[in-house]
Amino acid sequence: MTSTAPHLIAPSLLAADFARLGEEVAAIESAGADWLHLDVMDGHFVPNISFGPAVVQALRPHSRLPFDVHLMIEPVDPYLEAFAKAGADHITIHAEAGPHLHRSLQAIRALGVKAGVSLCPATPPEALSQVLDMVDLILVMSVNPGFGGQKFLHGQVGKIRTLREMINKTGRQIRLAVDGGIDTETAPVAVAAGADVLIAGSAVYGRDDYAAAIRALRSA
Ligand SMILES: O=C(CO)[C@H](O)[C@H](O)COP(=O)(O)O
Ligand SMILES: [Fe+2]
Repeated sequence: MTSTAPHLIAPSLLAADFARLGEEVAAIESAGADWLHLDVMDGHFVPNISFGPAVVQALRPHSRLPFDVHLMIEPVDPYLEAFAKAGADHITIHAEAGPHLHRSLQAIRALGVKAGVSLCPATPPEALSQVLDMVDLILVMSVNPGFGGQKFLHGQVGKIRTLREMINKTGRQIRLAVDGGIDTETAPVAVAAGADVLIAGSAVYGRDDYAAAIRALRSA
């Protein structure tokens, strides 16, 4: 079962040149990206540290693209307002990042931004069965979160398929994103399983020609 929505390409800033972030954000919009994916890592929920709301806020004037903020942090609740105020359009939190997923999703919606939830590779799709009415976006991690440039875990494809079926049963417009190891070989696998947002760091920002890299992913 595939999605009827057009597929979106969301380059991940994690693979950009951190010394030139403003230019990198503007360049990806000109290159035809649909969303900008921003990976926030805390050195606690994941074994890496990236950037926080001040960087998101500083980048906001450089692009009109929707800012898709992927929070790999624990706890999340104390920081939701800061990311919303910084200019996040979507805030995605991890189902594994605390016992009160429902409350955190309520808090994101109350801030007026789209609510996303992400699953690490070891978490089953059923973890979301009680919150499907509260989410605008589901993000399947096809690598263990924390680093760019890892290999796509093919064992996650069945989960993408199951989540597509769960989403279609709701009749709601919920985007299904796949994040980690997406390139021209794995993008068609993810889309065939039902994904409609492809998040890619190395396969876009790691290339010299961003527009060509985005086109290649779209047509793959
Ligand atoms: O959330 C992430 C890692 O935790 C990144 O979005 C993801 O890894 C993108 O990088 P790449 O396309 O190079 O795998
Ligand atoms: Fe991400």
